Amino acid sequence: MIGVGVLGARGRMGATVCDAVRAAPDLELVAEVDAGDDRSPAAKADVVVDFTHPDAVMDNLRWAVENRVHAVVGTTGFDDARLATLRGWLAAEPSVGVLVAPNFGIAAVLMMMFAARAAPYFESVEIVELHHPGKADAPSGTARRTAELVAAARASAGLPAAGPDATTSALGGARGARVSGVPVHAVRLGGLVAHQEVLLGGAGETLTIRHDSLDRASFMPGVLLAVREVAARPGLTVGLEPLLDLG
Ligand SMILES: NC(=O)C1=CN([C@@H]2O[C@H](COP(=O)(O)OP(=O)(O)OC[C@H]3O[C@@H](n4cnc5c(N)ncnc54)[C@H](O)[C@@H]3O)[C@@H](O)[C@H]2O)C=CC1
Ligand SMILES: O=C(O)C1=N[C@H](C(=O)O)C[C@H](O)C1
Repeated sequence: MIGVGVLGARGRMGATVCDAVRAAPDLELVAEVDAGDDRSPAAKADVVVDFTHPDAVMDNLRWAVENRVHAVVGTTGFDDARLATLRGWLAAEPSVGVLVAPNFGIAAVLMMMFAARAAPYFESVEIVELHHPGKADAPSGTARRTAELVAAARASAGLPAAGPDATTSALGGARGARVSGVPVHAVRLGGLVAHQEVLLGGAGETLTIRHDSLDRASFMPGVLLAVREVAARPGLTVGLEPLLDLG
């Protein structure tokens, strides 16, 4: 049995993870921690799962590494500086594994992969992410990661990150934000869960790659896979891709 502690246990994702862990025959839910709770019961877990808030996650991870508890992290807000900090903590505790993934949905991982694959074949590319209005951050972690992958694929092909754009914006934000040079637009709308379109365009044709998470159940197979695998991967793993056989 793998003992699992959930940080952010009363949140939208944390509560769903608690249910998924309870339903898994090889996992035992040993701690449910939310804001203001004593975190120490999670020290007896083999793996903690963090779905909290970008402002809380680094403190939780420092605590997990210091207590030699492996961690699976879905919370967003990771940039190169945060990942470097995390690598530093892990260097002091080399047996500990931490996996950080901006999106645990298998179809979302495929969407990012397909977008990067397609990106060098088009003049223009823009990303639109659409989420529920309770989301803490913008743009989404998934959109940031997609933009980075798209920009890297285009750079390898000798292309600029963004396509041509003659527009002069009278209002700031009208053309979205640039992530690694790629325009990214964020929509917050009641009724939505988590969605993204990667729009690609060239001479006389466009390609739209769209992913929809219609229910938070979509993230659970990826989260549980990471929980089962993280102990075998000491150090930092970024993204679910290394755990999947994507050819
Ligand atoms: N990687 C992925 O596949 C996914 C990532 N997310 C990300 O997960 C995070 C959480 O999303 P939601 O569950 O929708 O948010 P939420 O707001 O519903 O839940 C967050 C929970 O964390 C708790 N919390 C805050 N600080 C805490 C702390 N220091 N210790 C313990 N608990 C704490 C809050 O009280 C709340 O209950 C966000 O960053 C979101 O973008 C969300 C869905 C999928
Ligand atoms: O906050 C959410 O809901 C989600 N957050 C992640 C992100 O920012 O990419 C993953 C998914 O989009 C849902």
